[in-house]
Amino acid sequence: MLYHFYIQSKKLSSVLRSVKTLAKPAGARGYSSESVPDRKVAVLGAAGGIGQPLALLMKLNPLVSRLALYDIANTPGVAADVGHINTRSEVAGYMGNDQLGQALEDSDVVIIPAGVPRKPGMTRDDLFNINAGIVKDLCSAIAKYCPNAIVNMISNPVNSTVPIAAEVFKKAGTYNEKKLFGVTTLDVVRAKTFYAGKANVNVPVVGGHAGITILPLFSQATPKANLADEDIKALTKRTQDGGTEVVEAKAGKGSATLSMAYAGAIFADACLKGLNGVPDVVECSFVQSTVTELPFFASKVINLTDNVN
Ligand SMILES: NC(=O)c1ccc[n+]([C@@H]2O[C@H](COP(=O)([O-])OP(=O)(O)OC[C@H]3O[C@@H](n4cnc5c(N)ncnc54)[C@H](O)[C@@H]3O)[C@@H](O)[C@H]2O)c1
Ligand SMILES: O=C(O)C[C@H](O)C(=O)O
Repeated sequence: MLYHFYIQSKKLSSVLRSVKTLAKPAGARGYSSESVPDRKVAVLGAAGGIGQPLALLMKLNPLVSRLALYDIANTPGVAADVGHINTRSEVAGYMGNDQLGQALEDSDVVIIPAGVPRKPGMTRDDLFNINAGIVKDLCSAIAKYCPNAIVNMISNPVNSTVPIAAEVFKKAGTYNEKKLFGVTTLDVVRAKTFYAGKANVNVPVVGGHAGITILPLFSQATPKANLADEDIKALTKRTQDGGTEVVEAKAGKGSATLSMAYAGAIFADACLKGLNGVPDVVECSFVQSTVTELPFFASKVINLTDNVN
């Protein structure tokens, strides 16, 4: 019996040895490490409601080679958990201000879902006082430790946190308007869902990320559906109120986290593709803009550099 077990474990260890030899060092399934450049992604606020599922989704992304998970608390557990998933990236958790620099160093993309979410009865602007300070501090650290990184701002109110980030970067002398993005992808995801409920549709959403500033362009949706004016009005209102719909349904337990993580992962993936030189990557985002008289405006962005609208 013991001998049988010994033989079995011998067989197992030789199988494991050959699997190890066959595996490419940093390769992910379907990708060879030679064809995919190394990219470090940092998530700031990684232990939160958005941060955790976003960390999971970024761990599944084969374009990521290093994943840094930063929060003021609880990141060791999240990093240990996500780190056991056998995909390409190496995961490291960082906790507290002392480790922020290490988390950010060499990052190509920094995603920021750090900050407080809404409760029923609040507007996104009610989050300004707390989240403005958090975003300011995190962006000062980005300017210091990874000034060339692409920044994906999720923290609300996005209409204000993006201009705040721009001012911090300007002050530090590191501002590049082509690398600062307010993540409005959830508005697009909602508009698509409410328009058709299926994956294969496109609905641009322009403007901003709060109430009536969210402007889904159902007239430009594809495939085209000749909607009546009342239908367009109803779809527009549902998209504009999408965040509030979730806040109310969660009844005091926060705002959209899972759909936001999905949207954040789509947007970060587009940024990584843009960095890797994939052509014609188009997403809507809240960016510095000359499309209107407003200094920042969400519109279609191509290859995350040039406005196409
Ligand atoms: N852009 C969008 O479409 C969109 C969608 C949903 C939520 N949001 C916003 O995202 C933010 C986060 O939402 P959530 O549900 O994940 O909240 P949450 O409270 O569940 O998580 C926030 C996390 O941020 C962390 N944090 C706080 N201060 C920090 C700091 N200085 N550095 C690093 N981490 C810090 C907290 O410890 C917490 O883990 C909110 O402001 C919310 O309004 C934006
Ligand atoms: O509505 C919120 O407060 C969160 C987010 O901006 C959303 O649109 O879901």
